[in-house]
Amino acid sequence: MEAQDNMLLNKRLEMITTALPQATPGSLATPIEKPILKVLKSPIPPGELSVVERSKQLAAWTAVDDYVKPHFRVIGIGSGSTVPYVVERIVNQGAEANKDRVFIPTGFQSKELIVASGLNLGDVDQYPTIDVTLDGADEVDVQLNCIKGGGACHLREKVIAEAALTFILVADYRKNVERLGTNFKAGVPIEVVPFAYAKVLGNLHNVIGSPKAHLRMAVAKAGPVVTDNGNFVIDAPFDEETMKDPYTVMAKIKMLTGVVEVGLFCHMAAAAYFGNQDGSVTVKTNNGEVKQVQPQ
Ligand SMILES: O=C[C@H](O)[C@H](O)[C@H](O)COP(=O)(O)O
Repeated sequence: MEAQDNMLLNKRLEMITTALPQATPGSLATPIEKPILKVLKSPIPPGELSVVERSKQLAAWTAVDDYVKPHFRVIGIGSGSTVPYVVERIVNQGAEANKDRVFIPTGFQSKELIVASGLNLGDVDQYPTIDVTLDGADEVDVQLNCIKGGGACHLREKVIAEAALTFILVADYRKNVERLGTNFKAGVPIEVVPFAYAKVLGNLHNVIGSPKAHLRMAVAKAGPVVTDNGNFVIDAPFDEETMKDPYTVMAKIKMLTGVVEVGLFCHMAAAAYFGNQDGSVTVKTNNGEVKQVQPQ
């Protein structure tokens, strides 16, 4: 996620949470209606959103309209700056539609978002089968393989994606690429157990072919980023040729002892929604179909 995305996201969360009555554990099962709906309906008027933010919103809203069916009861909510628009649209389906649903988060951020939105919170150990999971991506290729983990959430994200009967990606136009690594240059995010990070870094440099792999450092904290699971993250850039086959890259890295999860999601998504600058949405499905839709 970019710094600007983070700021917007925090602003949106702040707006949502300040409008909420204090939630008590018992009250979470009861959808809190009016204040949240009002705030979420138009936290920032669409006309005031930047082009990128509006694109994220368009992608998220269209994907929710297509894939969050009225009868779905267990819904996975991903992480990042696009996902709040997913939640926004789900909340707008109304309290009646949401009262018997349970939402499964992919980390601290999405858990806060679910709670702040007055939706019912669950976990994947209670609900190992999820109807649909919607999540953002750092980049998506033509086969719907993607890089995830720009926000260090990819371990839980992959579990929640795998637990879902249908996994859907939502992103803005910058993420829609032919080949992974085209715009997202930070590298493949790799979650590692802390005591093994130096060994894994060595493996990446000397064996796997990522000489610039490095430990991700925190911004407002001394030392490395620590994930929601208490682990470290390594970012490993690969050359173009290598990224032509993301599945092999993923499999090789995953075999390194000390690696917990790799931020390459291959052959997992059923569809990807990309909001475009002109207000249209590109929808790609895993059967190779690409269509352009004009949300109303
Ligand atoms: O770890 C973070 C996640 O994989 C995000 O879904 C990914 O970084 C995309 O985030 P955004 O929607 O902010 O671009």
